[in-house]
Amino acid sequence: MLKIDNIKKTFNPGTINEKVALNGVNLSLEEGDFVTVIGGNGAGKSTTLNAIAGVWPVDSGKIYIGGDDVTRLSEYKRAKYLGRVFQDPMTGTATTMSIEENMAIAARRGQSRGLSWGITKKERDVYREMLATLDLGLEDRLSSKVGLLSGGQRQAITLLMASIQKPRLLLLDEHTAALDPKTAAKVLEISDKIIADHHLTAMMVTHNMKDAIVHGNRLIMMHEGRVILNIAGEEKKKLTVEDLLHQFEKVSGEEFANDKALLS
Ligand SMILES: Nc1ncnc2c1ncn2[C@@H]1O[C@H](COP(=O)(O)OP(=O)(O)OP(=O)(O)O)[C@@H](O)[C@H]1O
Repeated sequence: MLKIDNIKKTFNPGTINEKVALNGVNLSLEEGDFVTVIGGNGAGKSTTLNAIAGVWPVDSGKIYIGGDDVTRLSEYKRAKYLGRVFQDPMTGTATTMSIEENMAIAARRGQSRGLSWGITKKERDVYREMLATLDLGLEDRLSSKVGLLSGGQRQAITLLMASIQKPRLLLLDEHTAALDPKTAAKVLEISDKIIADHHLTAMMVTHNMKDAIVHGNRLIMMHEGRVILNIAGEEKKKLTVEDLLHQFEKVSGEEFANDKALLS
């Protein structure tokens, strides 16, 4: 479903701020894989997701989604393959619009039928049913403005919107990091459910090692722009945080450092 072949990216080349962010990243995901991505500060986790989404072109290497070579496609053209959810709950939704308008925009993405057509009863019923699966009581608030909702409620709606068109790949970049622990756990539970219900292939960056172990069927660890650990199946199920720290130190020769991880 996803194949990343030796991608490299250097920011600000030839300047005093030159930074090799991706130094030969390789990764293959099968359809239905849910991989969690961990690593220290500046390891290249977000940069990898941005490379897949085509935020800027990579310097070398290839990216395939569902067998299509998307390496040279613009961010706009790649959007049809992808669902994305970011850390900031403010980014995924239109604050001044209602819940149902936000969902209609997501559902009609790529179609000529804009919002001016209004939302039909049939569509409203579908949105209500989808919202009910979140178990947050939002199915009774279809006409509420999204700006009035809590961060967790907004992230849950953003997840629904990101998956409504069944993307080939769902990219979650620390999407629970700005939430309190209880809400973060609820949004992670919803993420698991949406990924399972829609049979999505997903990548989730997290600074929380426990979450990285508990969620998904695969785990990768990045360091200095490379994938240094790639763990799947039974081996992943048996992992502990201590194992991960130990493995990190063994492969990198350094102590694991992620400011956010230390705080969680
Ligand atoms: N647009 C950019 N311009 C310049 N440098 C960048 C840019 N994006 C990322 N970098 C640099 O590339 C490196 C990798 O950044 P990235 O955001 O991928 O790290 P990360 O693994 O997500 O780390 P963290 O856990 O600290 O968020 C860092 O040194 C970062 O400063």
